[in-house]
Amino acid sequence: MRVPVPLTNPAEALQHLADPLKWMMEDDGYEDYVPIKKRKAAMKEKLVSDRQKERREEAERVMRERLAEEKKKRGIANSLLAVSAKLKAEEEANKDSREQAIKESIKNEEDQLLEQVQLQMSTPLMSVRERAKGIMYTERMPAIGEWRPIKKYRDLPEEERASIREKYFIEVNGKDIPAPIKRFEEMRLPRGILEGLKAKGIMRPTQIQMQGIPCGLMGRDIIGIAFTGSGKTLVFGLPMIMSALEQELRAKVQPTEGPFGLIIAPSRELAHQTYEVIEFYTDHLAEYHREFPKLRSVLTIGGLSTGTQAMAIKKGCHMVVATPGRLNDLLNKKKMSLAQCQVLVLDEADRMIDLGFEEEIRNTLDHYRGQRQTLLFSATMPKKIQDFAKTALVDAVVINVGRAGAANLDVIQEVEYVKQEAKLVYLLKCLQKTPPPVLIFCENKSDVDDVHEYLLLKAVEVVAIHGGLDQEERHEAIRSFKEGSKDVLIGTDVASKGLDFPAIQHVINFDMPKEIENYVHRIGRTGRCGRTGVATTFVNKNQDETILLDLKALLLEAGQHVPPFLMQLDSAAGGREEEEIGGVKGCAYCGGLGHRISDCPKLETTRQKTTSATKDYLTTGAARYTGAEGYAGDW
Ligand SMILES: Nc1ncnc2c1ncn2[C@@H]1O[C@H](COP(=O)(O)OP(=O)(O)OP(=O)(O)O)[C@@H](O)[C@H]1O
Repeated sequence: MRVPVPLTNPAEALQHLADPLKWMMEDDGYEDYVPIKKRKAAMKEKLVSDRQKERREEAERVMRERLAEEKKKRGIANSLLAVSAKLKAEEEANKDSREQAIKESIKNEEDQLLEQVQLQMSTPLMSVRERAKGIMYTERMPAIGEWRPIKKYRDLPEEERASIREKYFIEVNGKDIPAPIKRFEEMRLPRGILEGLKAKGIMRPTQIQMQGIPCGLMGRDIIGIAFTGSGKTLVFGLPMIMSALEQELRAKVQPTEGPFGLIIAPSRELAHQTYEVIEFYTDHLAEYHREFPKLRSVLTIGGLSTGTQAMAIKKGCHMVVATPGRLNDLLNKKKMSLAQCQVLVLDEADRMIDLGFEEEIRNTLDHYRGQRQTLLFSATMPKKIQDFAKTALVDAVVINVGRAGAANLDVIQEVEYVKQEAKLVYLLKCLQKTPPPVLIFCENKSDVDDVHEYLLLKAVEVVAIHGGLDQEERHEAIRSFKEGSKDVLIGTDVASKGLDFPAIQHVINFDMPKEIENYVHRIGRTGRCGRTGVATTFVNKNQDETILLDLKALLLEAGQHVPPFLMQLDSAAGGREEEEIGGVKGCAYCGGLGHRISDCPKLETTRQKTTSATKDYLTTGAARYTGAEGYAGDW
């Protein structure tokens, strides 16, 4: 748009002012000239708009400045935020790395401790011959009598097998594991066995039996970890009976032949109890199958005549149930041979190691002449047992129906603070809690005798059992308690391992055992096979804090009430025992959840025993030690 040029001629200017429009209209090259009014308006508008623009620009400038200021502040803030976030991230990263470093150092320390224990304890639990010749079996044993699951289970897809295991909380580890079988009738067992189960009121297999019995019948090596009272005896007992039956049907057992199956238990009472279970089912087999001869089992335990036991073996037998001491006595004197033995059961294997029977077990393994099926049951899985399983079992199936060392969840656990001098009186009150039968545990023989005497004075129907009594007295005490003529049995831990008193209502720990595993075994005498039971434990300041921390952790794990005096105990490992470090929660040695291996009372005790045993050997040449009350020699 051309801008009008200012007029220089007055006349023109007058004319122009007279008719600005005309002027604008004249084609004088000012086609885009704007008349004054409009111009004024435009100028005014422009002025206004300029002013507005200035103001706007001023405002914008101010805004920009403010924004810049803000941004700067924010920027600073951001940078502060950024910096603090960065610092925090760095702090976190440092903390994580510090935490990682601490965990790493704890793990290294614990691994060293475990290695020391391994070195100090002795060589791995393998037979001398196997160790010497480096014999390692790699092939699995064949199935017993070519047993195999019925088609329904053979064809069961893996995911269905897994869902059954998930439903019954059965954890397995291993290859080619047969499907768990939910009914005894589907396990292809002879009618006599099924009748025996019915006679015992056993209608459905427990979890460990659902998975363990098919594995056992398949000839597989098994590591079984299960709650106390979950029916482990049948898991190894039935496959062993079937193996002995197959042997008998293949070639009638002649004098001096056998055994074909060997069961080793840590105590005489447990061995006796297992022997009675085996006899019960072999009797039923013979009764319902006239075509089957009576399978013969022999009980070889201390306290009974060695000659009688040797005679029974000499007649030819199918199975032997033994304690380690007497077994080795017979083997070393060549009154028994394992040349034909194809099945080995180690019941409560961890207890046998604890009780110093390692040498006897290793010596027993030496007498095997070929590959065998090994079934190992343990309430806890210390490293030595894990190492043994790795070296002496072939392609084992691990069946776990409960954390190794965990308490049976069917037991209501009550812990009460009772002063030492008030225990006897309070015990009498405690006995009123439930009807009989009641089992009372004491840590040592003298307490058993004292409590026994006190309760007799109070006219309680009570019997006692401990290592200081002879075999006949112990057997009579167990018998009278089992048949119900006595309401209370008082015992040391010998009565805690595996002994099965089906109807126990109440277990009373007159004192807290020194090791949490013993506590688990003791309370496991009640609440067996699905029944519920009560366990009351007296504690006071005499107990080592570590064991009380283990007890607290066990109660928390089992969802039990934790009394205030236990709850307030601070963990020795600063809460580290609750963390999983190097795949281990709690103690890598004893399985206690309230401490780590560096504070393990059991490890300390074991070290002292090993040291003293070494000293004994150096002085007397007899490398033996007496473990907890009464476990010296053969049980
Ligand atoms: N499937 C079952 N159903 C019901 N009761 C059973 C079953 N299996 C075993 N029992 C009974 O449960 C009790 C405990 O069995 P057993 O002694 O074999 O358990 P356990 O796991 O060996 O116990 P512990 O850990 O104390 O040695 C016995 O009286 C036994 O007869």
